[in-house]
Amino acid sequence: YSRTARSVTHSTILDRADGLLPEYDYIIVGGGTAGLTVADRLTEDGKHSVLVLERGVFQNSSSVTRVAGGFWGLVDPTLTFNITSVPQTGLNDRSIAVIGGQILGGSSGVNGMQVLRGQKEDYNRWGSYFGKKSEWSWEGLLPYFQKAWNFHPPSAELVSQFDIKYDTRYWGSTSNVHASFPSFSWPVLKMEMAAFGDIPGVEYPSDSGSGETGAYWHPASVDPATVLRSFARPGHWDGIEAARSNYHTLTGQKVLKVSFRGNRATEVVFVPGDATDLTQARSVKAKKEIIMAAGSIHTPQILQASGIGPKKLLKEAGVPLVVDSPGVGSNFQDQPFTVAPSFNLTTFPFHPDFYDMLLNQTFIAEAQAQFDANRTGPMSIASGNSGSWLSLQVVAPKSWKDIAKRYEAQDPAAYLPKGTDKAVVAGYKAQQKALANSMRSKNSAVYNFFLRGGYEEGSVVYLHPTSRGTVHINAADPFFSPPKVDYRALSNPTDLEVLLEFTPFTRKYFLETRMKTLDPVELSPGADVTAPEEIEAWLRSVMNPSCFHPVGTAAMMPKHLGGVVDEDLLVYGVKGLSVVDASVMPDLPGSYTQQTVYAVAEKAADLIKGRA
Ligand SMILES: Cc1cc2nc3c(=O)[nH]c(=O)nc-3n(C[C@H](O)[C@H](O)[C@H](O)COP(=O)(O)OP(=O)(O)OC[C@H]3O[C@@H](n4cnc5c(N)ncnc54)[C@H](O)[C@@H]3O)c2cc1C
Repeated sequence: YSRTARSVTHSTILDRADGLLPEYDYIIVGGGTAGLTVADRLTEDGKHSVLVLERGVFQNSSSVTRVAGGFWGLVDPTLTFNITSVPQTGLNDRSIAVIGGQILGGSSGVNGMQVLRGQKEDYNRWGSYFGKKSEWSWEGLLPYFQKAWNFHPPSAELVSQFDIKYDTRYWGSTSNVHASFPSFSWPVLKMEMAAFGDIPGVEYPSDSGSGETGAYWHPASVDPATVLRSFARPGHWDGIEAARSNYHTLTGQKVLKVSFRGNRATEVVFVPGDATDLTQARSVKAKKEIIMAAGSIHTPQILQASGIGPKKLLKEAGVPLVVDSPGVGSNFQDQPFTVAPSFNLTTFPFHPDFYDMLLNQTFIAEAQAQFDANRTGPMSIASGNSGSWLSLQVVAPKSWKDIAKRYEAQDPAAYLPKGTDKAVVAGYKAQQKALANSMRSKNSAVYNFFLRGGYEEGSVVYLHPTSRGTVHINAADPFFSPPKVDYRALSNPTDLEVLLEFTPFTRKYFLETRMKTLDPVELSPGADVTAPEEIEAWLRSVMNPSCFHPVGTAAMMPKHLGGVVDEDLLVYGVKGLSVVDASVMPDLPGSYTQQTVYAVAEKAADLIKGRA
């Protein structure tokens, strides 16, 4: 694993801020998934100097690199930030842990490694907010998906054992960020995958990256040469940054704000990560552009603290206004999780299974020995590689039309926070129309059941929530307090209408397909919970509004629709400032987010180079 080891000893991470140049062509705020991708691309021709400022530090412990199970990064608190959300009125006043990666590599270093892209319609919808000519579309992004990922097909053995379909035309083979399959998978998955096909309307697309709905196998962000996590740091930084004199990194530094000369962004102000006041504040200048890549929770915080945000909020916080940009921190979305019943398969002839890996010490020791010997076996599985991504038509065959109609007829302001700016309301109105169309489309997924391969299953994710939350600076302390994160979960009643369909549909999967031969018994909420009010009460008590996929807080939409950045990802109203991370997605893709973040970052790098 020389690539990683080499970088630990030879890098140009500056030890102290004293080593900084007085000025760089580009400063990237946040060395995460998007930030390191863009930094790599901007430094490759050697013509421009780039500084990455990252809040976290270089971490390469086994919690980061280990593949097995896919959750080691999430449970190691030294690798993440953990903010407590505003109590959620829709969820019995529960507060939610808002978690994201805080290391060099960002969330790509702690995520579940599931590699999925959305449906064609998702990316076409983004462009539709600008008009027919927009290059933000499925066709426009496909080359960047290909550039972003190096795809390694599953082994012939795995393909024949599980009937895996794949098509390399949707992928590339040059990136240093890898998408690969484990060498082994849990036997029950064959039946679980086939059972989706027993449901009317469920198809099996030719590849997980074909931009279609259905049931499919997908890769994980794992480097097949090492069977270690593949993420933005090994992919776009290890050994690369050290070899380029035009590429500097400063870790353990928290960016507080961007400063302006007139309306041009010129400087970034930062402090050591553990600072609690401004006494150690320093600044560094950017000649060409400052690129925000601090993620969907912190990019809006930094923009607002810099004077770019809703006028009223900034006034309250005593932040001098640079641009009244009401969309900064609004339009906040994530994908709710724990939204459908889970089942125990009481007749279970399949061995081994996912639970052996969690509970059976003999099995774990054997799997570890196999992995140590040749990097194969159960420990090459991350969070999972299969599941279904299904349309509302499939999930709610009787009510999808009415749900879409009622949603479309809503007053767009009705369920947004009181006093929401007109432009943001207009933007939501545009999304509402587009999302109502998605609800009617067979080619847009709303329901995702990801399989783990065990005798208990029920991991369901709601892909396109209609509720919108906010991320706002703490007016009493914009710089040093974490932002106030409010999911406003279930604030739009359409979400509840859609989610109420998830319970009967998930029951149908277990009780009316071939799965019924395994004598499934419902664990939660329980077979006796059938009345809509009971299911609703259960949802409010267990649902997590976050599956760690926050987007939308610096949306790429036209300015009159409350957008924060334009199609070139430049911040409206100022010069020399752009955003390239998950916060630019105007709405969620029908999938998890990492694959799309890398593709957006690859496109962003071309846009930035194009205007250099
Ligand atoms: C636990 C978890 C599991 C996930 N699982 C999956 C999955 O299985 N599949 C999938 O597709 N997606 C998954 N995701 C989502 C995916 O990883 C993210 O959408 C994506 O990585 C976000 O990229 P980003 O560049 O927007 O932000 P990040 O990668 O989070 O980068 C932001 C960076 O900015 C830094 N930063 C923040 N504030 C400051 C500041 N003030 N100054 C300097 N630096 C700062 C952060 O430390 C971080 O390194 C998961 C995410 C998490 C957290």
